[in-house]
Amino acid sequence: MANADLLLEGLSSQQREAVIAKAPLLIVAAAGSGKTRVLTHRIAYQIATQTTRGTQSVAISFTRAAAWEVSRRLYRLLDGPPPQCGTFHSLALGLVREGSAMLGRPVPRLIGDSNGLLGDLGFKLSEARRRVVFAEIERLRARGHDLTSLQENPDLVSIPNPHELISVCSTLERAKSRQRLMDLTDVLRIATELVARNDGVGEALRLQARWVYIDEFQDVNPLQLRLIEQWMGTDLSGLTVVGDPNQSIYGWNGSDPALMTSLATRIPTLTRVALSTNYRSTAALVAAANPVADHQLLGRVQAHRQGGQAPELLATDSVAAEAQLAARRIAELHYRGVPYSSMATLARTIRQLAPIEEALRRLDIPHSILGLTPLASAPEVIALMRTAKTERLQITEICDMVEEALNSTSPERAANQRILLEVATELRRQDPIADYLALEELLRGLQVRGVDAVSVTTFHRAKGLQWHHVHLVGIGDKSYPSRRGLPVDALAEERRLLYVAMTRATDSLLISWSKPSLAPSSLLAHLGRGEENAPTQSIRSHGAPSLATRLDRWRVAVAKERRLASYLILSDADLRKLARIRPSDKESLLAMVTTPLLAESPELADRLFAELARVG
Ligand SMILES: Nc1ncnc2c1ncn2[C@@H]1O[C@H](COP(=O)(O)OP(=O)(O)OP(=O)(O)O)[C@@H](O)[C@H]1O
Repeated sequence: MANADLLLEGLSSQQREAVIAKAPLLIVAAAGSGKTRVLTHRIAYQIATQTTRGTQSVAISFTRAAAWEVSRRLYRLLDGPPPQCGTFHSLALGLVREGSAMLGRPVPRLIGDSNGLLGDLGFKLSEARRRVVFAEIERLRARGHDLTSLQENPDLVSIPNPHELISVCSTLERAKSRQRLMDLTDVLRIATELVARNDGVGEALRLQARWVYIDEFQDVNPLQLRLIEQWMGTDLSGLTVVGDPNQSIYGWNGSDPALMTSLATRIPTLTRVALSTNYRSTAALVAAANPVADHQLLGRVQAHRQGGQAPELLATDSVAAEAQLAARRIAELHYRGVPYSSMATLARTIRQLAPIEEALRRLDIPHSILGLTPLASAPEVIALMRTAKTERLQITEICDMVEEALNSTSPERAANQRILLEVATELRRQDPIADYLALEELLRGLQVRGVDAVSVTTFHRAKGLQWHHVHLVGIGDKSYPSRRGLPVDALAEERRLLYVAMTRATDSLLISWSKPSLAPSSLLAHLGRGEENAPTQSIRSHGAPSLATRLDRWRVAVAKERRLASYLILSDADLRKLARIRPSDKESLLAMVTTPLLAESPELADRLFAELARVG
């Protein structure tokens, strides 16, 4: 058992107050204020002081990776098995399996979503309409509406032709029931019905959730909240929730930030504590992000760290030039000793990531796209995961399979398989009834461990993570938010998304855009227009190639020849210096450059000078 006083060490006074406060408790917390630290210390502190019991406590996170992190930290803090930790879906699936076993009922087969069924049901919908209808059905279900409530009140549907949607919904429900299938939303609904039962089954399940801790509460939807209320037996006195209203970014998934504001009305005895200090970012970055946030609930966020540089704003000529800028900036920082893994390039949409990836590949910069870890993309791991998927394996079977594979593999392939086994074994410990889907999700969400790679991902996927140097692309006046005339709610969500993205940086933040945008997004009007950072020649990508572009082509060609990263042939700093100063002889060139390989190789210096003379 952990020593309770030790669990309060290293916490700020605000954080300590949140750890020891009486439940039910709402912690309204700023970005970078140490939510995970507070939540895990609170759970451990309450168990250590015997205010709660671990066997009747449940911690809920939004992603498997976050749940994994909470469980890992609790294991350390408690020096023993932690309480149940999981996502809404993994915990609900556990309830469905347990409740069904107690009732002697078969568990319906789980499908990711019902979208795939639509095609077989004879609906002649265009692909675009089908997507819109399906997204709206899911939003309505997450808001707690079912087929009956839609039939009674078609006005709930917010897209044209509600009767078509109701008919699709009704056919889907019939198809799922006929084929004994459940999708992820059904899992939440069935779990809620089970825990609300007025019999021994309901009672046994409710015993598990006397104390419940929910992270990222701003993203909870009404369906999820209903499950928790019923699981706690409608006695919410043991509830702790932590969230940041400025980071609510899942409106499309039915989440409702108003649930956070209205919690005090639902629970009159609610205690409220604020964590308003950001420990992550420098003061300059906190000052830049503050005006993007809404301060109604939390007030202005304070910075714990002093000083720092304001975000750098850069205009570029094209999407390709912006991607080159991203790659060059990373190469330059790495050249100065910054590990790749402490840098990230973030964009609003997945589509915007492709040119970034291309530019990074050209400079041989190791990167991880969308959090797909090098582990998850290793062929030997892909092969094992494919078998797990085809055979729909449970976590115990996956562990056995990986162990078996390890016995008959080469040393090079063994390294990744060993990490896979480590991850799968930990998942089995945390969630013995997890399956291949859970492992797949976990592999996707894990921050790259022990591998030096730049993260390239979307704003949504960057939530909860941090890097020393962050570059946000596509933040121009004509590109962010992407559509004009968005409804007020959607615009507010885009603002919060930008806030999430900006607050991922600990030390430096670069924000760029490309034509037709000529200035940064209007959401950043407080940061100035960025003319002082007008693009250098090397990041202009149209018109006659500049000297910098030609030198870049030269170094890429030489790098290919020598199978080296191009910045090792000629660093960005040297490239810009040469393009600006254009040395007239080889001696001046050598006196000017600092790229080690160039300084040490007369042959390379000769070739570079010849190239300069040819194009200059
Ligand atoms: N009391 C503290 N003293 C020093 N550093 C702290 C303290 N609390 C948290 N930190 C550090 O601040 C950083 C942000 O913490 P954390 O990631 O838990 O924040 P968060 O509230 O979850 O942020 P977000 O919601 O923006 O993802 C981490 O590097 C963490 O180690």
